[in-house]
Formats: sequence, structure tokens, C-alpha cells
Amino acid sequence: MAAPDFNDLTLDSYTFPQSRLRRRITAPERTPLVLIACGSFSPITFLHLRMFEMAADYARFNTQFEVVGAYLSCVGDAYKKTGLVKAAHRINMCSLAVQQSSWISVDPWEALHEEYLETAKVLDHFNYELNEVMGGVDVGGGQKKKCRIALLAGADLIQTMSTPGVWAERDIDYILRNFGAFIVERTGTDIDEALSQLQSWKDNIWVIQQLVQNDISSTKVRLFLRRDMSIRYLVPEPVVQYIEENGLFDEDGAASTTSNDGKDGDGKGKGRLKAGESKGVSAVDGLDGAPGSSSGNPMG
Ligand SMILES: Nc1ncnc2c1ncn2[C@@H]1O[C@H](COP(=O)(O)OP(=O)(O)OP(=O)(O)O)[C@@H](O)[C@H]1O
Ligand SMILES: O=C(O)c1ccc[n+]([C@@H]2O[C@H](COP(=O)([O-])O)[C@@H](O)[C@H]2O)c1
Repeated sequence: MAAPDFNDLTLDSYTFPQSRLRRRITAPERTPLVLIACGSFSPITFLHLRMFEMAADYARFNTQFEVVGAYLSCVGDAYKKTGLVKAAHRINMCSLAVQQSSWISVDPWEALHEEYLETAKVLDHFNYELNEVMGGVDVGGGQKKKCRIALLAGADLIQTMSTPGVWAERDIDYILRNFGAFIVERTGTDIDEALSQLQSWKDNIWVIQQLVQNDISSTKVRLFLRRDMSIRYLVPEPVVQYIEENGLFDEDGAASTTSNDGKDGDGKGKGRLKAGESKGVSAVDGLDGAPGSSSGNPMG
């Protein structure tokens, strides 16, 4: 397994990852689309990866877009949210998770900033790299077409746009007017309610039904880990190994960005069960961390 190297990166040495981006569109009448998933990814789960596949299918069958690229952008360490391990770990886990994907990339730019970056700024960054620096993608005959950049998110995230105090009004307008969002339905979130206050931008919001309901959340994965329960087949295997090797998410406090850099202790994920071992169903009784529990504004 290639060693992840986020720790060696700085903003000065940063280059925009392009190796998995399709530089030429196959159907020139379509608009090239690049999907950007912003989030904590603490840790990344199979559902996060699956969101891209669902969105690509949705775009192919229901829109005039052609997906040419996809990026995971982890929020940086300034984002104060329960359960967030250091950005370096989250980026490394995302990079391991997409090793088998031919088209999903991880962009560390957002997480390389010490200060919190609003999502509007993150999307601007992608627009700059893809459309200003690269000039878009080839459509043949020496012509290029600008990419549509869109936010890819779960219904709980779009619901926070209607929660007072979480997003700046102007950012919501900026994001939904200029970029738009592909929204994956999520158990526990009423999509109609989530979208009710966003009707002005409805033409730029695409709602994706989960045909196979999948309710994995990072919160649940963290809870399983704290209870020494197996997380295999909820997150990609290299991520399971990375968590074990770095002793991540062992305790409530250890999950904070300020207290766990994965270098303290013996780093072996003490006391974790081996593959196939489990403490039984009763251990999940009263599972208390609601998925997508980011109802407030964790900045500051
Ligand atoms: N089960 C799910 N269904 C639909 N969308 C999801 C699901 N899990 C995560 N997402 C979406 O993935 C993006 C990144 O999510 P995030 O990193 O917050 O994961 P999470 O599992 O919700 O985390 P946490 O449990 O720590 O709040 C968000 O847009 C979120 O809405
Ligand atoms: O830009 C904003 O004002 C803003 C307000 C709330 C949330 N976000 C982004 O939404 C994502 C939420 O992730 P999470 O893990 O808290 O669900 C994360 O990438 C945040 O930066 C962004």
C-alpha cells in the first residue's frame, strides 16, 4: 500500500490533482460536470464513495451533463466538530479509500488552510483550477467547454441551509445560483422540508433517490470503534487498517482535532476486535450518535 503523504504537503507545494480527470468529453453536446463533495469524512465511509456513483448514474440518465471528474474535499482543522480527527488523517483515509476508483480524486487544498474556508470559496477554487487555469475540457476540433462544478451532498447538509445561522445567506445564493447541488436523500431527513426554503434555486438542485437505502454515517462508525466493534465492510479495508495503525477514534476525547494526531500512545488501536469478532448486537443498543448530526454551525 503506497504511504499517504499529506503530512509532506504545504500550500506552496500544492498542485491541483488532475490525473483522474477526464480531459475530453465524449458527447460534445453535453455539459461537462465535476462533482465536489465537501465534508468532514471522519472517517470516510462506503456511503460517501457510493454518493459519487449514484450522482453519476443520475446525471447520465436524467440530465444533459457528462461527469468528467469528482473530488472529495475535507474540511480543515479549524472546523470545530465533535469527532473530527486531524485533517492529515482524514485526507490520508480519503486517499486510501479512492485508491480503487478510476475517477474520484482527493483535493487537499481546503484542508491545507489553517483558517476555516466556506464552501463557496472551496467551489471557487475548483472553478479557478478547472475553468480558468485549464480552460475547461476538450470537446474536439480544438475547442474547449467550461465545466459545470456542482456540490455533491446529503440531504442533511442541504437542510442546514435552512437552519438559521449556519450558512451566510449570500453564500447560499452564490452556491446554488452559480454551481448548484446534487443532493442524495438521507434517512432521517425530510427532503421536501429541506428544500422548501430553497425553491428559488430549484432548477439548480438535483435530488437523487437512494434506490438501495444506505444509512452508514461517520458518527456510527466512530461509535462502533469506541465500543470495540468491527467496522469492516462499512469503510474500505485500507481505511480500517489505517484507523487501527494510528489508533484513531479510540475514545470520545481522542476524536478531537486538538487532542489526537495519531502519534501518541503506541498507535496500535488498543483493544480493538479483530475481523469477524463482535461483542454482539446488544452492544449497539441505544446507539446514540444520530447520523449527520451537524445541525449547528461548528465553526468558531
Ligand atoms: N448515509 C448518508 N446518506 C446520504 N448522505 C450522506 C450519508 N452520510 C454522509 N452523507 C453526506 O456526505 C457528506 C459528507 O458527510 P460527513 O463527512 O458529514 O459524513 P457524516 O457521515 O454525515 O458525518 P458525521 O456522522 O460525522 O456527521 C455530507 O454531504 C453528508 O450529507
Ligand atoms: O460555507 C458555509 O458557510 C458552510 C456552512 C456549513 C457547512 N459547510 C460545509 O458543509 C460540510 C459539512 O460537513 P459536516 O461533516 O459537518 O456535515 C463541510 O464541508 C462544511 O465546510 C459550509
